Amino acid sequence: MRIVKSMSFDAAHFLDHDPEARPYARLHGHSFKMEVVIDGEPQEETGWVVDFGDVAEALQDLHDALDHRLLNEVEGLERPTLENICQWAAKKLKARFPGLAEVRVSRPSNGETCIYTV
Ligand SMILES: Nc1nc2c(c(=O)[nH]1)N=C([C@H](O)[C@H](O)COP(=O)(O)OP(=O)(O)OP(=O)(O)O)CN2
Ligand SMILES: [Zn+2]
Repeated sequence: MRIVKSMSFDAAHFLDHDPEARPYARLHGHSFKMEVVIDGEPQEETGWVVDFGDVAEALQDLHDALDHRLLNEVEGLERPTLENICQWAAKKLKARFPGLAEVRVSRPSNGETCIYTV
């Protein structure tokens, strides 16, 4: 089975590897959605793969680290593309949830999503 939980955050960033070419080299912001996907068998005594309460706690930690921040200043996220945000989050979640299967980060306002299969 596969369970999914999501959270949203708002943050600023800039992507300045090619400063002349793109407006997103300048500081700007987005609303992001992060989804984590965990695979496993429901345990006999609990009936769940993983307690959604535990997933909520882990997502709250990520929310605290990302929400209303300049992502370029977050340790390990100096180049904050969707791809790197997925990998950054997966690294933090994997030890806690061995069944972690995917991290998806999207910008719903413009239909952009990255899916990282762990
Ligand atoms: N593969 C990726 N490409 C791009 C990423 C990324 O994370 N992965 N990120 C960006 C920038 O974040 C850029 O700000 C996104 O630009 P855009 O799609 O134009 O979105 P906007 O919010 O700026 O959209 P508007 O409609 O102009 O408001 C670029 N590429
Ligand atoms: Zn951007």
